[in-house]
Amino acid sequence: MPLLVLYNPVSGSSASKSFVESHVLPRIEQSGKVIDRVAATEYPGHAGDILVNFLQETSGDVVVVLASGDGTLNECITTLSSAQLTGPRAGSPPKIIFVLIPSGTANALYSTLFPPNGTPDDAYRLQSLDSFLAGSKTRPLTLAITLLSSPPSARKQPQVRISAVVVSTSLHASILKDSEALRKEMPGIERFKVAAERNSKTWYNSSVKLIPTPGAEAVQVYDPATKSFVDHPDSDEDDPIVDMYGPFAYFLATCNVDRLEPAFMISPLASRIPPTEAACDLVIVRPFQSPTVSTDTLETRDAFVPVLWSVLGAAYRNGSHVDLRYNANGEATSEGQGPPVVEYIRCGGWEWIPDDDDEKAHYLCNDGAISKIETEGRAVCSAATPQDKAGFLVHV
Ligand SMILES: Nc1ncnc2c1ncn2[C@@H]1O[C@H](COP(=O)(O)OP(=O)(O)OP(=O)(O)O)[C@@H](O)[C@H]1O
Repeated sequence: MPLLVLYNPVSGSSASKSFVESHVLPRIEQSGKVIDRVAATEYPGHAGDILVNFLQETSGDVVVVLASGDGTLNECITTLSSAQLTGPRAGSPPKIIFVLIPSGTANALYSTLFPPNGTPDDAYRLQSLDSFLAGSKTRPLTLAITLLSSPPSARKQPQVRISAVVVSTSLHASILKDSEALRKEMPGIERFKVAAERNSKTWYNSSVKLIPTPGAEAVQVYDPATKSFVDHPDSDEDDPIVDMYGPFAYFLATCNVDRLEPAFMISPLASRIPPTEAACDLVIVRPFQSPTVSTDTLETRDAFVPVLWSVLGAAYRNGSHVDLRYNANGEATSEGQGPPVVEYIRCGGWEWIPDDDDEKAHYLCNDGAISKIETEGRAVCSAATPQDKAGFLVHV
């Protein structure tokens, strides 16, 4: 199988080049496998171009040893998903089998597939490579495909965004948008915390539709009492679509991952109760679910900040936010029978239709990249099942 070693020299702490040269290339060579090309990205978007060129010069399924973060993986998948391959490859996209060398800031996919236990060492980083060299298992990636639609009057084609990790709006999209500007002064994950504080009092006005997975009759919602998914009370076989109204403080969908950083387990049920078909796990916080919030004022937003921090803090403690409940004072607690603080949904797709006059509700993050939904537009996301002969897989 053709083998490409591809690294992003500026991802994470910019250590991928030396790690590839000192650990990855020697290990592959010792195994007797032939490396067809070693390439470094030279600019944003370059990873996809390198991969397309490599495909045009080879045949059959290919292996890509990728030393980067999630953003570069996304670039490979996004470019490939819309590339017009020519010659023998025309009309028959191959399987791309990724071997991940975690070299980014967050490494969400890698740390989900290989949950860290203590400080990562070289052996930790080489597990996907070891799986490849041993001819071990692969796992297909589910893709979340988001269409950014303009208002019908604009008569424009929707823009497509593909994600293999996360699609979000609200606080998470704001954090990613603002943290990019902090990257130079804070190369590590602390920039996400600084950006979170700056956005903690913002609520986002939007309406949402939730659509079940093809194999389920109803949208699924996590029930902390039974610690299982149950049919959403507003979804059944006759009328499966759930309508949800804001304001929203947090709205985030993941696929393939249970965490966005090694310790930030925001969608823990993805691994505790794995989906049986392509699905998005949605983590939603709506302040009006609190028994003490019924208006959107500066005071209620101020008062809600501790609830939001409780959710995000509990996500860092083994994803325990999914079991938080409100007490009578509107505090998030891990006891009692109050309403769940987090609405944890499993569905096949969703729509986000931001209120026209709420500019911040128009930002969307997909695998770290920020897009803006047009005024009167919407984002429509669905989880896609990988095909048999094409698609993206990862060595695990
Ligand atoms: N040579 C380059 N110079 C500048 N930017 C580059 C170069 N090569 C790739 N990039 C860009 O670097 C960005 C960050 O890469 P990547 O996502 O792999 O790392 P990260 O952001 O540190 O990690 P993570 O996504 O896991 O948090 C990508 O969006 C990519 O477009």
